[in-house]
Amino acid sequence: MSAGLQIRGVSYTYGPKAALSDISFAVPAGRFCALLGPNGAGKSTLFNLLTRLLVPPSGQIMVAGHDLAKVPGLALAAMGVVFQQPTFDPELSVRRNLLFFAALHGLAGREAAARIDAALERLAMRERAGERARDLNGGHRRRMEIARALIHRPQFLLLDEPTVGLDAASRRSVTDHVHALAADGMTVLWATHLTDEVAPDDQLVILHQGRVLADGTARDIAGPDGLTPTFLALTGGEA
Ligand SMILES: Nc1ncnc2c1ncn2[C@@H]1O[C@H](COP(=O)(O)OP(=O)(O)OP(=O)(O)O)[C@@H](O)[C@H]1O
Repeated sequence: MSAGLQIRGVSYTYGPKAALSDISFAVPAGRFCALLGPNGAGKSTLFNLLTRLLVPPSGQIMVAGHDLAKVPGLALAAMGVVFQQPTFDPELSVRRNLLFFAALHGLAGREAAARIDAALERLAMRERAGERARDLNGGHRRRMEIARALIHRPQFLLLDEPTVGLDAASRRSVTDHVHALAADGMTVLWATHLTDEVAPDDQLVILHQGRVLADGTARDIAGPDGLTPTFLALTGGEA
C-alpha cells in the first residue's frame, strides 16, 4: 500500500460546466506539493472532493493508502484540513479552540493537552495558548488553525489558499512553517494562486480550467524564465 496522495482520472461537473476534467497526479509521502492555479482553475472543487464534501462520479482518490470512496473514515482520519475561510471561535482562547477540536476526535484530559502542546510547539504558537483567538493577528490565527489540524496526527495536510488576506511577513512565516512540517515527514497539498509561495524544490502541479498543465519539481517547470512568467504563459494570465 503506498502512502501519500494519489488522484487518478478524477472529473467533476456542475451541471453542464466541467470544473475538473480527468485529473491525475500523485504526491509522495513527506512531499510539499503546491497546487497552483488561477481563479476558477478547479482548486476548491478538488479540495471539496478530497474532503468528501463532493463525491466524484469517476476516478479514484487514495489518501495515505486508503481509498476515499471505499473506506472514507480511514482516509479522512489520515487527513488534516485548513479551509480557506477561518473556522474557529474568536471568543475562545487558542487552547480552548484546540480542546474543542480534540474532543471532536474523542481526545480529552492529559492526552489532549499533550497533543495540543506538541501541535502548538510545531507552529511556534505555544506561548500564545492562553490568548483569545480574536486578539491574534492574521498570521497567528492561521498558525493556530494549522496546529489544530495536526492534533489527530494526520499523515496528509490539505490547505486551501491558507495565506489569503495575510501581510507579506505573515505569509512567509505560514509558508515556512508548513514547509518545515513537510521536511519532518508530512505530506502536504497547498493550493495557491501565488507563485512566490512555491519553493524551487517543491513538487508543483499547475491546474488551469480543470486540467493539469504541469506536474514536476518547481525548479524544472520554472526553467530559465522563472516561475511567474512560465505560469502566466501556461495559463494565459496577466501580470
Ligand atoms: N457550485 C458551483 N456551481 C457551478 N459552477 C461552479 C460551482 N463551484 C465552482 N464552479 C465553477 O467551477 C470552476 C472551478 O471552480 P473552483 O472554485 O473549483 O476554482 P478555484 O481554482 O478554487 O478558484 P478560486 O481561486 O476562485 O476559488 C469555475 O469555473 C467555477 O465557476
